[in-house]
Amino acid sequence: MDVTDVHHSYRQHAVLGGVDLRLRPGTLAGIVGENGAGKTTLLKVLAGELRPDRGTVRHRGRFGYCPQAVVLDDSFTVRQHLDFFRSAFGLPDLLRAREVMEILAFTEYLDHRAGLLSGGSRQKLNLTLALMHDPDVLLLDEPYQGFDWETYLRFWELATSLRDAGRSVLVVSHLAYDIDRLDLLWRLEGGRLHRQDTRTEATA
Ligand SMILES: Nc1ncnc2c1ncn2[C@@H]1O[C@H](COP(=O)(O)OP(=O)(O)OP(=O)(O)O)[C@@H](O)[C@H]1O
Repeated sequence: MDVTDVHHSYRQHAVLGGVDLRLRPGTLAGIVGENGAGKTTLLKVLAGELRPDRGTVRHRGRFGYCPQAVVLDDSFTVRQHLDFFRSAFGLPDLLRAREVMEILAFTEYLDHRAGLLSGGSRQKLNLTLALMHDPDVLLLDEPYQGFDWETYLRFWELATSLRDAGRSVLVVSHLAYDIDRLDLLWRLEGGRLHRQDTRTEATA
């Protein structure tokens, strides 16, 4: 993924003021920043949900996006969500979805309605839907919100295995504890990305 000189404002409010970013295959990267720094705005631009005022975003291969606001229908079960997305992605089966659900310890919820899931379980479904087509470039907005410690660790194992399989993974969060797991880390501040050392503690 190549991002060059991206700008975005909401009317007079400038949020992104020249973001440059390059994600190579086989990279696990993070972006941290304070509340309101513009992280979600940046991901929406990268995902094509928002058009930048200026600049370009290019990527190759399959694309996955796990937004911060969960896009689920409360009246559908987990299984119905999987079937719906399988059809939308044109997948022959749910093999990868099942693998991700196993890793996240979520398989027992297949016949539960989304509206009755806990916050953490909704996030597991959200993540499964973003991963089930095995994307080459994966953007994750606050992916571990609501996860218990065990699931949080499993999430990092999953992210690391995707990186090792040659995928590009970008994790965006206002908190970054395990930054030594990342190959690259930026802080979004003043509308721009600033490279950070991944060997020191960096919390936003
Ligand atoms: N649709 C919108 N219209 C106007 N202003 C917006 C809109 N969305 C976000 N903003 C503003 O843009 C700024 C950046 O918001 P954004 O949600 O991108 O930040 P963030 O870094 O993701 O924050 P958080 O960590 O709280 O999720 C904030 O000042 C916010 O109020």
